[in-house]
Amino acid sequence: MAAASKKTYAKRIVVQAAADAFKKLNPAVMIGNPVMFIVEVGTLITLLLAIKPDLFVGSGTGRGYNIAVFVILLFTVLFANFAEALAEGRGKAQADTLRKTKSETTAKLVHKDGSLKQVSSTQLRKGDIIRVDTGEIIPTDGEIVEGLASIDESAITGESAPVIKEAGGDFSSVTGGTRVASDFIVVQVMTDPGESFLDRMIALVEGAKRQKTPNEIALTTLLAVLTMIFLVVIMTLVPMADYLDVKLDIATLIALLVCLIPTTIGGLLSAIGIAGMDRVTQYNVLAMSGKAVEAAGDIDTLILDKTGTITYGNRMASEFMPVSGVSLQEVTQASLRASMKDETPEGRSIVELALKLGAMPGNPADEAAEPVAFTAETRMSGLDLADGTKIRKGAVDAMKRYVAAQGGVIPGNLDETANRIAKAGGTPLAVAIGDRIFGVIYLKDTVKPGLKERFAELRGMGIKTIMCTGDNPLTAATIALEAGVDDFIAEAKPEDKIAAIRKEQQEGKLVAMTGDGTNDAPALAQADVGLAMNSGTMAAKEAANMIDLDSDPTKLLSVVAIGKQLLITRGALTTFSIANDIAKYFAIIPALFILAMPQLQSLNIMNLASPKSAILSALIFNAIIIPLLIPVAMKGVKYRAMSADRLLMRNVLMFGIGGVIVPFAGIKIIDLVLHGLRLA
Ligand SMILES: Nc1ncnc2c1ncn2[C@@H]1O[C@H](COP(=O)(O)OP(=O)(O)OP(=O)(O)O)[C@@H](O)[C@H]1O
Ligand SMILES: [K+]
Ligand SMILES: [Mg+2]
Repeated sequence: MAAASKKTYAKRIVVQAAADAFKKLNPAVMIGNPVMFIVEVGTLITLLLAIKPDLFVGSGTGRGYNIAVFVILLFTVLFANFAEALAEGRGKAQADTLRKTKSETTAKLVHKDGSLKQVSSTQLRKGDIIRVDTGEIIPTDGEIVEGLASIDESAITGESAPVIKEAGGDFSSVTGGTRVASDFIVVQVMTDPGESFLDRMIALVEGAKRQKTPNEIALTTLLAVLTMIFLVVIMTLVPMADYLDVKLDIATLIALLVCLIPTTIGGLLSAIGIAGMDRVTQYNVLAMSGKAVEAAGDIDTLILDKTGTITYGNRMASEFMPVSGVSLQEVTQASLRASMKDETPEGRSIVELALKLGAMPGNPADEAAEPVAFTAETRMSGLDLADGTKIRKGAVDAMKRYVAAQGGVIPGNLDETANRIAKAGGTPLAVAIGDRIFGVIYLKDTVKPGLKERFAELRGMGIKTIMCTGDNPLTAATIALEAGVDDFIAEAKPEDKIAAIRKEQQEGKLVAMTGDGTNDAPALAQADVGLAMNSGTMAAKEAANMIDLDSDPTKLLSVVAIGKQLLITRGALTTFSIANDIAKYFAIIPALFILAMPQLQSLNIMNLASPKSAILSALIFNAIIIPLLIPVAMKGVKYRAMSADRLLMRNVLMFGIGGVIVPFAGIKIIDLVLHGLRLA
């Protein structure tokens, strides 16, 4: 964005937030924030007193003073509302942009007989089959059932490089609002109108369904209890003051109450949460709940799947290796037959390579055979021929068990051949016809760059990384070393991934999981933080509570930092707010009672001009500290990787002691100004 347009964009958000601050005065909205609700009630009472100073018995002070208290209180509430509206602003603006993407499009519905019919995108339902050609916008979310195309996803990810999507495997889901950049695809619709990814994304960035996190609710309750306690404290002041012959009018009592209740954190609490969620969005991660972001701040263990998460996931056949007694030609032919009807990208890459190397397609018995699809459970795929012959390929351990169960012999150099591939970080697939193993297929994949450094950073934060893969132990070990994870689990089936997560959780740890496959979905749901790759399957994205639009597994690092920052910011501003309130108590009380009780002189270190000036100065300070702290609430307290204890010490010192000193200085300055201007 150009600097000028960025400026007008920021200005628009500020203007909108200012207007929203007034809209939020609605008591039905304010009640959700008990501290500020009490301030609003006080504002209304002082408004009545400003109009009719003798409304209540004992409200004898002048109208000018009542008006002053009313105006300051009104600004206190408005400042708090403004903070929240400002935090919501960027998300609202982003939602508007996304809505433009969502404009109605036409879709080509494919009938059973193969004919096409033009319909509106709003008429599409789950299960419909549609065709999308080059240059067309994909009308809704779905799974590619036929074809391969490059897709421009920039409308959603902001990333302009097109991505390849294809039927079968972990890269088959497409998102409504993205565009087919080349070729064509046939897509099965996966969502009904109003439930699409884009719909959910708009609702998310807009904060339409924002729910308070359990932590936030607990803190809100604590602040409400503190408010009640101070209400009682103030009420008990009245008979004491009476006894000392000090006149405390209603406006002063309200002002005193507002000074003492935790308005600073009460006014900024929701802005802190919203801004945290917004910061996650700035990193191109969609968080489904604030709870997930907070949990990310406390993560102990990160579990990642290998293919598509740590590696790029475009596993391609690169070589066929026969075992002893078999020719290269024979293993190539067997591999082709085993993959003829395998619709996964791996399967198709095997067919392609085998044909290139001269294998012969078109065996009629194979054409008529039953396909046996790959599953993460069996870790095999192949064909069942009409004459009873079974052709299979799959993970070497699974294939060895399969062949042994039929009484077949395991070739002497099978392990050696497979291990050579595994040591290079590749995935070996053994191929068998009946009970005879012909050789091994070498599937190559590449580790994404820069992972080692990022995982080291995670280690620095005390987070353990575990790679969990369906692949064999040797391949897993090689990739684990190359990527720099702390530990790995190999030959893992989907239930093993869940078991790994449960085991960590039972030790009291908070677990994050990143994955992309349908087989990762249950684990993503089980984890405290489930981060799905946007490149992955619909099932994974639905099970997860966060989606990384850039499909970068190390993005979790940024989310962890934001989560920690969110927790620290909330803690720091709570400390600051309560320290402030205590300081204000010692600033105001001596000033109020000094005439009646000269013994208080030793406490009257502030030496404020008058009781009225003390009250007004404290109240003004109380109001303006809210907007002054908006930048801290929005940007967050800077997080540095250091031990939790040291961090806590540092923040208690900074925000606790700072929270006591700042109001003394601030109130004194305001008092001097008010006095200098002869306002009080
Ligand atoms: N099309 C296929 N046909 C036969 N076997 C396959 C096929 N694709 C993969 N396999 C084998 O099954 C194993 C598990 O596959 P999958 O990729 O689903 O595992 P995973 O649990 O998602 O692990 P990861 O994605 O971390 O590698 C692979 O390591 C491979 O040995
Ligand atoms: K206060
Ligand atoms: Mg996988």
